Amino acid sequence: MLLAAFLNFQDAQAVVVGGGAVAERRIGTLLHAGLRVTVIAPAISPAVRVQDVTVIERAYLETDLEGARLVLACTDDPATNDRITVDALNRGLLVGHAGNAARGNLRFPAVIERGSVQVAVNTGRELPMLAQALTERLESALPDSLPLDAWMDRRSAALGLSGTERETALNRLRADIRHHFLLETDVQERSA
Ligand SMILES: C[C@@]1(CC(=O)O)c2cc3[nH]c(cc4nc(cc5[nH]c(cc(n2)[C@H]1CCC(=O)O)[C@@](C)(CC(=O)O)[C@@H]5CCC(=O)O)C(CC(=O)O)=C4CCC(=O)O)c(CCC(=O)O)c3CC(=O)O
Ligand SMILES: NC(=O)C1=CN([C@@H]2O[C@H](COP(=O)(O)OP(=O)(O)OC[C@H]3O[C@@H](n4cnc5c(N)ncnc54)[C@H](O)[C@@H]3O)[C@@H](O)[C@H]2O)C=CC1
Repeated sequence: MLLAAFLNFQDAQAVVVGGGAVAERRIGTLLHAGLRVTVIAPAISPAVRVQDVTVIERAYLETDLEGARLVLACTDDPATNDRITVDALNRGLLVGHAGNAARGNLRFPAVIERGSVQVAVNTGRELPMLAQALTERLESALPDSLPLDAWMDRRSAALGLSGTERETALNRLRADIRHHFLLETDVQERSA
């Protein structure tokens, strides 16, 4: 099993090697998470160029990894992707290999978002259509709005209490959230 975790990589430096269709999709994901992205490839597509990235138009060199915290090997040459991946692993970096994810230490899930909530699916292998289908199913089960701020306020207030009052308030909140998703709960716990 892989470690399921969400990484705070705001302002971290990413190096994407390859400037084609796969790089384009991954760059969108990286920028959305606040990373700074440098793209290195001899041929960089217009769709990559228009994104907020630094572009270096030439083939990959190992020194390109200096300063990077995350690396994506997205070229169409498997041997180059292998080399980038080994170089990055040797430097202790996070690296994704576009053609053979098992060689790297980073996999990309299918993701749905509602406000600050993210639901990610990884199949543990190369089955992106399954990951997409599962997230679509989850999306249709998510209510349009999640009263996150109200729930946060109630949780903060509950954490400010002590003893049984705190426990009761947390149990009520838990029950109300479960009710929002039509999940079974002890009815007595719910708010009036
Ligand atoms: C291992 C992994 C990569 C990793 O984890 O680093 C991987 C690998 C490969 N994908 C391939 C193909 C495609 N992938 C997509 C799309 C997505 N692929 C994603 C994830 C992953 N893809 C990871 C496994 C996830 C899991 O299973 O849990 C999604 C979910 C997330 C994302 O990319 O950000 C994203 C949905 C985006 C969305 O939701 O919009 C499409 C387009 C489409 O479907 O429309 C195609 C073309 C159609 C097809 O071929 O299926 C190929 C074939 C290469 C070849 O042709 O040789 C390989 C390599 C191989 O299979 O070895
Ligand atoms: N993980 C995924 O979701 C998917 C992965 N793939 C894999 O990703 C690979 C790339 O796919 P595409 O983006 O569609 O290819 P593409 O042909 O659109 O782009 C390839 C890019 O690699 C660059 N490149 C080639 N040699 C290089 C080098 N030595 N140094 C730097 N850049 C170099 C090219 O200049 C070009 O920008 C495929 O070969 C396949 O193995 C393909 C589809 C989906």
